[in-house]
Amino acid sequence: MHTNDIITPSIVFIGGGQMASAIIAGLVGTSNGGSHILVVEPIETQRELLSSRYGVHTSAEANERIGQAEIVVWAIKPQMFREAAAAALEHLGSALHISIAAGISVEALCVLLQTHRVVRVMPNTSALVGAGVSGMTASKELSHADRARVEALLSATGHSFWVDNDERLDAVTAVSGSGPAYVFHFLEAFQSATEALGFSPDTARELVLLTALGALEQAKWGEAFGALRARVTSRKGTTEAALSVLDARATPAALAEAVKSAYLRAGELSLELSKS
Ligand SMILES: NC(=O)C1=CN([C@@H]2O[C@H](COP(=O)(O)OP(=O)(O)OC[C@H]3O[C@@H](n4cnc5c(N)ncnc54)[C@H](OP(=O)(O)O)[C@@H]3O)[C@@H](O)[C@H]2O)C=CC1
Ligand SMILES: O=C(O)[C@@H]1CCC=N1
Repeated sequence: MHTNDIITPSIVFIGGGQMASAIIAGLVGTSNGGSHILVVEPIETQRELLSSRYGVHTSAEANERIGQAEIVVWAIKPQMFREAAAAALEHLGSALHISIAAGISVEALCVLLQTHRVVRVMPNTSALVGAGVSGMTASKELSHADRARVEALLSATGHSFWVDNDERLDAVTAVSGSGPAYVFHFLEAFQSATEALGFSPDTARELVLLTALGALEQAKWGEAFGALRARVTSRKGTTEAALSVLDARATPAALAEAVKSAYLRAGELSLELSKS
């Protein structure tokens, strides 16, 4: 298939990086059936990867081909948003806009995109495997039909839920938006610690992964995390020895500070945009 002969894609992505790729994977799956999607992405290798993997159409820049889109997904860095919106605006019709950019408020989006048909979404990269979680917020003016359209789109990427305002979406950003990285950070450190006990990297990875998957499977049954932890922790046993080190190093406090720091950064991004 030629990827550059499309005129009327129904979904346009502005930005085809990490998060756009994950959402497209959720939408298209492994079917290579993304011919209803056009991705505007300046990096050639990324365009080639997306078109070969998912069958999407691509363009190096916004042009008249985006004009008939029903949905535009803004998947660029917050710092690039103003410039990208200005470049795309002259070509855009009356699309429904979904922004996944961290920290840019619904009000700012309405001004930048000159419409109230705007939804701010905070997804996460687990959309790649259909196991994502997305928070959503929108202006009061958004119709029920548009809300339902966004829900339907995101349902292919995992769970989604509405929050009341931008401040709550900044909080979602700090938890589930950035959250996969916290989990991978822990897994990385756990694998290193396992290798330090003499296991090969492959075995260490497998052991850590199976342990994590087993624990998460157990956690899914609904018992409080603390109760599950307590059931592993025999008095004066090995787990107690390990957890006392984590507590002495203030690991829970460090995590609380880390999540708060992500939340505050989301607010800062918004201020940076308003000053630029
Ligand atoms: N990664 C994640 O886990 C999550 C990210 N987000 C949000 O998603 C957005 C994108 O993040 P992410 O995918 O990680 O970033 P990436 O840098 O991976 O992707 C952004 C892509 O957009 C390209 N780009 C830059 N300017 C334009 C333009 N004017 N038109 C079209 N494309 C452009 C960039 O090219 P170049 O590199 O050349 O600038 C880059 O390839 C951010 O706003 C982020 O806050 C939200 C939730 C989770
Ligand atoms: O790090 C970031 O700013 C983006 C938003 C949430 C995850 N990645």
